[in-house]
Amino acid sequence: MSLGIDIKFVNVGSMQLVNHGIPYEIINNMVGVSKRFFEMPYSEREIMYSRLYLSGQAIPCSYNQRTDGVFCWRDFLKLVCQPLPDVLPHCPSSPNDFRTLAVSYAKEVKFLFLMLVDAILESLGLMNKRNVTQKDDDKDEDEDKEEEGEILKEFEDGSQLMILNCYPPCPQPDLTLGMPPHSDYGFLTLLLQDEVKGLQIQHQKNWVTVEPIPGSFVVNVGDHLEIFSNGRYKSVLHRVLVNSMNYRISVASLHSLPFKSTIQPCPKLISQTNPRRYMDTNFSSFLEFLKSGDSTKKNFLESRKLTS
Ligand SMILES: O=C(O)CCC(=O)C(=O)O
Ligand SMILES: [Fe+2]
Repeated sequence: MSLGIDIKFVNVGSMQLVNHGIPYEIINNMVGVSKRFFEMPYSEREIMYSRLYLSGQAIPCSYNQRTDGVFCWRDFLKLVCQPLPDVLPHCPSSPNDFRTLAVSYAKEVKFLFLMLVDAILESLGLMNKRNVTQKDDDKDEDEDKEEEGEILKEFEDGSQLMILNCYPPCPQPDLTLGMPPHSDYGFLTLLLQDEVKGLQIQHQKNWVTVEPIPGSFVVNVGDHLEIFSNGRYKSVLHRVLVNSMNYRISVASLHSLPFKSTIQPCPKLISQTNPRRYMDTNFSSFLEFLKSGDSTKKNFLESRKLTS
């Protein structure tokens, strides 16, 4: 399928999108307002963090501070973006343009995500692209169409979590990390990074730096897509390095099915020759796993793998 988007492959599981159609201004504004948010004194931000917490919008951190060997050199803000009208009142109100800019960014990114889902479903043979003007009286095809519509609708109503990350300059960058190696909990992550390097992706056991391309999105396959595709897509292990000179800002938008959904290998991708490779999972099994304190690397995904 041609999306009219240019894709530069970083490795299997990760790519960079350019010419994606999201206006540069919206992207630039999102990076800018994130920077201004983290520049505010902690005492001011703390009030907004606790407001998010009290509204139930706070999502537990993926890394367990009690058991992590190395603390991350990172400040962050997590925002649940679905459904937007419900979560909007809890979104930070300062800087005073934060809500407007974050909301228009979140909507654009969601739309781009849905375009990518469409292409991914097609690549998996789950979207039957037909000539819609052709008279179609085949009952099976009608059922297929209905099923496809249902999958897409589920993604439209799906979860979106935005994580604003700020990595301050670190006097001894070799002693820490901005984020330890992990794969993302979700279907796809659309990541915006400013011009400062830091993101690395594991490829054939080597860490490869993802060179920032202004206005582009790094698209990372998450654990849910690996499960849904029964292993045809592989989630990508990535980490963040810090440096002694520059602040770095990134905005990760994590997308998946609704929080209450069960994630499972798509039944149409399972056969005798390609048996089911992952067990069902849902948000509460993920939270249980986080409590166990072993949440880095691809360990959550490993825990969902069927051995025989
Ligand atoms: O800051 C980055 O480049 C990556 C952030 C990330 O991996 C995440 O938020 O899950
Ligand atoms: Fe990540």
